[in-house]
Amino acid sequence: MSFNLATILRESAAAHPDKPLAHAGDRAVTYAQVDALSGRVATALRGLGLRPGDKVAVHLPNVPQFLLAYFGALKAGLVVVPLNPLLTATEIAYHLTDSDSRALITFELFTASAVDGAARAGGVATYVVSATGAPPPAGALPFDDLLAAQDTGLFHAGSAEDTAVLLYTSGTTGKPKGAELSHFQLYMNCTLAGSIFGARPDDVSVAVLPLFHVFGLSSVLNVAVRFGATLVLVPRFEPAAVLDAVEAHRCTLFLGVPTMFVALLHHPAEGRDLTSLRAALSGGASMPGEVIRAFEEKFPGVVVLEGYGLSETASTTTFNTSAQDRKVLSIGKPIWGVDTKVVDPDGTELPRGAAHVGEIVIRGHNVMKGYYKRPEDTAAALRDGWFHSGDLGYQDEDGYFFVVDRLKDLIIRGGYNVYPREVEEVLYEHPAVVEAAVIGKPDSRLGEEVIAYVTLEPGSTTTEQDLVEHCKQHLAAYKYPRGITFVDTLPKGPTGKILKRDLKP
Ligand SMILES: Nc1ncnc2c1ncn2[C@@H]1O[C@H](COP(=O)(O)OP(=O)(O)OP(=O)(O)O)[C@@H](O)[C@H]1O
Repeated sequence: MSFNLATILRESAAAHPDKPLAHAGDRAVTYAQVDALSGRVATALRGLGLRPGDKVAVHLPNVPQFLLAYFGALKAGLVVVPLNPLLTATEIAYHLTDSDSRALITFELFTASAVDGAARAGGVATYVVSATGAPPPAGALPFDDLLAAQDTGLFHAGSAEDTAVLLYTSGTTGKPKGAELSHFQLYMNCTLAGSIFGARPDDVSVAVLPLFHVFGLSSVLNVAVRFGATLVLVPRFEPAAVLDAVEAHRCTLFLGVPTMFVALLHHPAEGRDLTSLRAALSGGASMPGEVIRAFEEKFPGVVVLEGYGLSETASTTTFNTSAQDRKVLSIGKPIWGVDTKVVDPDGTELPRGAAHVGEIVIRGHNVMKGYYKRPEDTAAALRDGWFHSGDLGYQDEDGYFFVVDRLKDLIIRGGYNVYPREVEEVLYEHPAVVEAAVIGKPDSRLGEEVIAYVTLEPGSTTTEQDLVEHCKQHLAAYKYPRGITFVDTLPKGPTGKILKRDLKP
């Protein structure tokens, strides 16, 4: 079957040409404009000598040019390599070289590291999106050069199985690897994810999750374009910026990671009209039950639904489909066409029930083709057709899946397994706790000891002993934290997920 993911843009642009696809500050771009301008980018990229299958790195924050670069490259049959804006020059050089990228589209604020990284990678045509109108430095060209080409209607429909996007894992374990996702996989995922939560053309979605990451790219951008909805681009997460966006554009959907929900929960919202919001979708990390309860209380009319997925699974894998069907603390059930099961280290499926914790493995149309140029890593991750997620979980008697923790975050204290998430849940239930992260600290006697890092409500007088006592009341003796450090903030990655590796003592 021949197909191109950019079909989602073409069809929505035909149906709603004059509708805003994206608001950015006080500017808006319509579907017709994004369609036409991305057509120019497609022509210009081909004009550089790039051919279908060649790679183009897109190193941009959530700005309209991201959409032009993304759909332009797709229309030309090129593979998009989204890059984290925070990468250093060395990391950019690594990603460009590893992915064989031949062009790089970057942003004025990151130009120094991007141009340096591209020079080290060698032979990478570099284009800079200007925020201030300043000309790009030597060795780079203005992004506007790509917009100077004609829109010739270029629309390369190769095989639906061709790679559309090469998504780099953040490299918590080993070097970052590029997960190859096809046009078909990304199309299926946005179609199914959007259908499940009832995405509509009149939806207005807050796009604050970074678009270079699978959650932002697939579940925010692709879903919105697939369903002809509107995005409000927010380049950097600040609770006030999100609430401003909701008020100004009557947003109906918010997608975020749990730390964003926590920040919104603790930000004053009195006097604001946020009644347009109908659903808030959480993913990327475990959502504490207490946060869901408090969020829905603070924002009446909003239902919080949690889903689960990875870069390697084109985003959505399981989902809680509605307020009626959801189970708080669960990641829901697999989406249509996706199988999920829990296995022991030998790969044997475990029975249902909370006592049977094992690794969550996934099979279906959403699972990546493999890691680019890494057959050994691909073989290790994809065994007998099942993708090994590295997440520990179980399936309950009703078929709902639960993530208990990441395999690599599991704490083994004196031979007993302690799942940090369980301890964090208890900490979140304490009224003074804003955020909590539990990790294992090397211990000569027990192997590992359980410790926690916590941020408290401003002005709170809660002591370490208070929190330890609270945990003791709700957790078995081997689980409660033996040390709690109060910090002002917890380290977070570009998506807002707490980075436990940066807390390791
Ligand atoms: N609803 C959820 N509950 C718990 N964990 C989740 C949920 N959704 C996603 N995750 C976690 O996020 C991971 C996938 O995220 P992503 O693909 O961004 O990689 P990452 O773990 O952040 O970085 P790395 O590249 O180092 O693996 C999952 O493996 C899981 O641990």
